Amino acid sequence: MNACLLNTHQLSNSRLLQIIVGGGTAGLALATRLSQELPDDCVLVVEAGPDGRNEPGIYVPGLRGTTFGTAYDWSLPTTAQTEANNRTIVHNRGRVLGGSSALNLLVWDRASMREYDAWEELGNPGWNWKSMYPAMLKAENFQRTNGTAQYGDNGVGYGGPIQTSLIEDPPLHLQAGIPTLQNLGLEHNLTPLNGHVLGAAYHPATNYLGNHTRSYSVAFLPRAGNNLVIMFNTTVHKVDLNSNASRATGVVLTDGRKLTAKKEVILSAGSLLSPKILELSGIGQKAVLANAGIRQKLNLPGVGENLQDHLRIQNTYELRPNITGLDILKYNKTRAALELALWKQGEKSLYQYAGSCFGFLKWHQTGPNASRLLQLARSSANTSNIVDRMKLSTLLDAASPAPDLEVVFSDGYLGTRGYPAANTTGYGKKYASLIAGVMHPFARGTVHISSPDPLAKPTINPRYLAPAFDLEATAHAAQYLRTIASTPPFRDLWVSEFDPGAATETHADWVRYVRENVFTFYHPMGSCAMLPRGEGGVVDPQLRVYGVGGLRVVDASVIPVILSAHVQTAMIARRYRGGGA
Ligand SMILES: Cc1cc2nc3c(=O)[nH]c(=O)nc-3n(C[C@H](O)[C@H](O)[C@H](O)COP(=O)(O)OP(=O)(O)OC[C@H]3O[C@@H](n4cnc5c(N)ncnc54)[C@H](O)[C@@H]3O)c2cc1C
Repeated sequence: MNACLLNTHQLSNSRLLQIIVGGGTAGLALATRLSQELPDDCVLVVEAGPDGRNEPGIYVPGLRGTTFGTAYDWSLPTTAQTEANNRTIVHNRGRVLGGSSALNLLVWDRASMREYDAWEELGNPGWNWKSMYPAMLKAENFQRTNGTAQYGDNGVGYGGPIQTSLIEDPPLHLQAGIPTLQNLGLEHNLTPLNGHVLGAAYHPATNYLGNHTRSYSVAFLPRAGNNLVIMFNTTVHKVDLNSNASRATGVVLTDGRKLTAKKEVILSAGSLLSPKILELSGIGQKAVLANAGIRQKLNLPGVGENLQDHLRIQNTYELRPNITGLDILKYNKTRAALELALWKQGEKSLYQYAGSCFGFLKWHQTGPNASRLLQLARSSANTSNIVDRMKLSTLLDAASPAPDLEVVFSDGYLGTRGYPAANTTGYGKKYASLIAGVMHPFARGTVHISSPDPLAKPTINPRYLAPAFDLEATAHAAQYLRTIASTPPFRDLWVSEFDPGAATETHADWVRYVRENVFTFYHPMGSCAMLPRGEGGVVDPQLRVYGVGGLRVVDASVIPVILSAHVQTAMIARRYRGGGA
């Protein structure tokens, strides 16, 4: 990577024009683009975490998840979630170059075209499928293979920095996904990334096939000019504002140093941390700031509101003993060492990424009981809110291509209890997990500061399961997972249901199971929404913070209404739209 070799003193006094706060998924894509388009500007990325490019837990796809709870992870807990048995749910978030794209589970997909068009309908001219689709295609390089999993003719891009591929040798329990869903009436969709998501399909993973390594947003950096500088292990405390708070002039670091940006400060600290920086800077709701001991400089009530996330629930199935599954790496150390050695030699190995098989469907495809969910949606939506109205109209439109439910066929035990401990009955066995994601829950939560301390974690309340629809939809989804599991050919591959287990039968049982096991899908978004200011917006359609010059937000927090997709594709793509910063 080229980079201008200025020290901090020189930076603050010379050509430093743009400061990007957070070298994560969106941050690195944008920094690279700015450095290319503005060769005379110096672009500085300030990243709280380390470089991390030599960390096997990041670059070996089969070691994904091993970085959770380590120094590479912000590990941000929610408040006790009342409707989820007062459980606290920890949000893993990348604290390393590449941000959450360095920690995530490598899924590369898109939502339906309808959902990007909704951004424009919500008051953001130019933000629609027509502009987003080519932008997303440009970010990727699809590596076509002739494996069992196949992809059709359109919906994927070539020549971009992010390397994507389908799983090369799906295990039997993933191969069973498509015919099982077909037996339940879904179509096999060979081009699920072209805006028509519904159906059963393999989706690509961000996996470079040359050496089977994770491809993530650091892949942009070799394309950057030598005017891009990255400061690692450096945390931004707040945005420095001029005397009447009408313009951002730079940033203040947690060690007290100040960096001046001659053009702009751009926040890309992620949905759970960008609101914190705004609030520490005095931008936000009066009561929130007062409670935290911060003097309000700009009243912007939308900061930290409108937080949305997918609801995740999973059932797990003990596989027949003859089936190869990833769990063997957890209990058989010899086999794990052997497989890692094979990976290092570039040979076929379980540490290559084992991607997943997906189903995206409408509620009415999950059986007659689903109609009651639509009734509940009507009563759960707050129709005075623009985002809820958009969700409700999408949900009630049976002809809309926007999916309501995602189903993932995954290899390995992925339940909330964690892989069974040694000396328990479940230990030494292999599992398949069926994961369901409720795509458009009505919960809109909050993420705010509670303290002036820049090192304190924000207070996160996603309000999981609070709206009646969200609870019923998740319980319905878990029950539908059992229907899927009981359908051949998947049914022929397992010996028993481990979670929740056969004792879970009645509606009340399923609700209990959901309260105890609902989890984040790791997709928080919307907390600095791109919406009209009067509707709770924080940024305008150019991603400029309302009321302050020279300050933008560009991460997942600006997405106004939750997409039915894993988020990284949209984060990276936006940076390619015309008329950027
Ligand atoms: C465990 C997990 C699994 C996921 N799986 C998938 C998946 O398979 N597919 C998918 O599409 N999406 C997935 N996601 C979601 C997706 O990865 C994220 O939504 C996306 O990467 C968010 O990008 P971002 O730019 O908004 O934030 P991030 O990528 O999180 O970047 C924020 C950056 O800002 C830095 N930062 C924060 N505060 C400061 C500060 N004060 N000073 C300096 N730097 C700061 C952070 O360290 C970080 O590098 C997953 C996420 C997680 C956590």
